[in-house]
Amino acid sequence: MEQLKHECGVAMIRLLKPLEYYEKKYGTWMYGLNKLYLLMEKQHNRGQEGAGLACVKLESSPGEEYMFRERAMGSGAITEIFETVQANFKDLPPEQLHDSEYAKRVLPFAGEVYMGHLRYSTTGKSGISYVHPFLRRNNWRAKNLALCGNFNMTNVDEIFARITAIGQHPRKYADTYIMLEQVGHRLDREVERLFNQAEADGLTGMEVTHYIEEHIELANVLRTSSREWDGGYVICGLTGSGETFAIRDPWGIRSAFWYQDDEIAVLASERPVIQTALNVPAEEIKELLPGQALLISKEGKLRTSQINKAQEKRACSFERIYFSRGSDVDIYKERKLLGEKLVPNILKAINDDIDHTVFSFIPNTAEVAFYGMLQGFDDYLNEEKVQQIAGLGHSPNMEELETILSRRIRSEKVAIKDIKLRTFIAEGNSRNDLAAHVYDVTYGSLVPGVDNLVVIDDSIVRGTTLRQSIIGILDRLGPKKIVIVSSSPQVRYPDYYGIDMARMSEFIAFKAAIELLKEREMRDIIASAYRKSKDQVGLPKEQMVNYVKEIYAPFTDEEISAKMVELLTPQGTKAKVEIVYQPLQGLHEACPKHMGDWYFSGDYPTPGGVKMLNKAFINYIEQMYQF
Ligand SMILES: O=P(O)(O)OC[C@H]1O[C@H](OP(=O)(O)OP(=O)(O)O)[C@H](O)[C@@H]1O
Ligand SMILES: NC(=O)CC[C@H](N)C(=O)O
Repeated sequence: MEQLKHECGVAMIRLLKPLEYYEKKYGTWMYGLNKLYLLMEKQHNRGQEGAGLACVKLESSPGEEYMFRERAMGSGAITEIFETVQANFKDLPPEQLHDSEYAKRVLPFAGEVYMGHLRYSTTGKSGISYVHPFLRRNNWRAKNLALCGNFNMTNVDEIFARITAIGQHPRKYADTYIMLEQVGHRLDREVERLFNQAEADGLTGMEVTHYIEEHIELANVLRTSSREWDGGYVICGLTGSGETFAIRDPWGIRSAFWYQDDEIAVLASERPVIQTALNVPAEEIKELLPGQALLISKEGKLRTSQINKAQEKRACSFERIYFSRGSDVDIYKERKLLGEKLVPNILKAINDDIDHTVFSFIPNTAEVAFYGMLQGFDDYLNEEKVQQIAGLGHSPNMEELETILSRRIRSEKVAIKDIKLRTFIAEGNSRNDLAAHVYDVTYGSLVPGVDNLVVIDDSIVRGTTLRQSIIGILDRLGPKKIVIVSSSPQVRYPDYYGIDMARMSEFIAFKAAIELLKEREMRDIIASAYRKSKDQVGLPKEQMVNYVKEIYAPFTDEEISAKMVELLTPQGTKAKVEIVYQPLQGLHEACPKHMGDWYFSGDYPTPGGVKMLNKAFINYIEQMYQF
């Protein structure tokens, strides 16, 4: 089975004062390194497959190393890379350890510019050599490049073809590597442009180097490199001469935030991470805007530059539903609202029987939506109490009041997650196993045969969590009915901007729609969608249409949900099961600034997305579907 993975996290730091300043003020010149650790650890949710960091030391002398990198694999990678870096310092006597002059001259990773990355591979390959940052070395300091990114391009093949067409010969076919070579090539050209200028001006020797490093214009490099990128991205880089950049896609699909004061400039994928690591309020943190780059020069001058024209903003809503930490002030509110909006549909599913219903959630991400859902039910129940009192027709006596006011929303911790890791990332079979054993239940949390059980989750993608584990273990508690609530709408289409899923057959919603078409003798719809998809292969991607929508068109959301229940309920389950989904409208109302919803709606923000979907659907039909 194709593995389903997602996201990455980035963190950048530029110290704006000499190391000595931090030693004096904070008692350590390792201030930047320590902050990087915090920024990375707090974004652990974004990448548990590998982690890496790079550091540039400004003003080194020829013959001395100035660009450092460390990488490691696995969920313990952050600790491992920082331990390896610290191993360089652990045997130093205290006076040397606190000598910022010495550190700057001699010690590795004692620099002013830092970049960190947390990885889940998407289209990139697996293995240590594919953990970011990637490094491109050169004997000219300004041509050295360390690159990392939270990204997925839909047209890596085109970029590869383009760079080979101009005569380059990349050693590896992996997305980040191809990006490295492409940006690296443009950086080479920028340096060469300045070299020619310097020579024309009569400069010689190190004067040429200084001229290049003082005049390098990374906006040129990014403009010429990113022109053809079709995808969701925040790509970050450092050059050997200490230039720093981060560039965001024109649709604002992937996220990045930055902050600057007179000591430090910082960029990270998530806002609250900067808030906590630097103790600054949300209002002081800026969003990197769509199509924009943050550029920090060798001298530490920071500016933003509009590299590509901003397109209609389609920021990824999954970022709000699941990926990001729920501690962001806006994300917290949005997740709560997602939960609250589901109240009317849940009431229908439990026949308005609040008194015999226990409410809970599937840990961990869904917890915030659960609080919103509870709040919604509290409001609902209060309204009912008011109506009940009013309906008495007289002032209630104590007994009546007590009876009415004693009614409560019954929330319990029913499902427990035994390990902290996100199962979403684990590959194919190991994920099935993980999902089967990672959850447990609290026995005695409801009255068997009498109570309904409502559990909210943030998303149902393949349905593995429900099928392999949740429905079966919840059924052991003996509920009359299990209502699974999804705070996000039905996931119907693959994502090509960070959650990489190449095969349609992964989605439980897609499987359900195909089953329904078969059952109802509507196979001609599948054949026709296939034919139309096949016919448009070879058209420019801008002209392609999403014909997979035709697979879902004949059915209501409820019909697809009902079929999913059939597919996901293990044999022998005693309780009646129902799935309640967030309507697309509800998502838009809860997250109005994050209208990127292609995985639910099929409306891809870039032409490359439709092209990839077309290919995935054709592959599904040709490799899996039996007419
Ligand atoms: O339908 P599926 O394909 O099984 O995927 C959806 C599940 O995966 C995620 O859980 P995960 O364990 O990754 O993370 P969490 O603890 O943050 O909720 C998500 O919260 C859902 O529970
Ligand atoms: N999740 C990501 O952003 C991954 C980045 C890149 N596509 C890789 O696979 O390495």
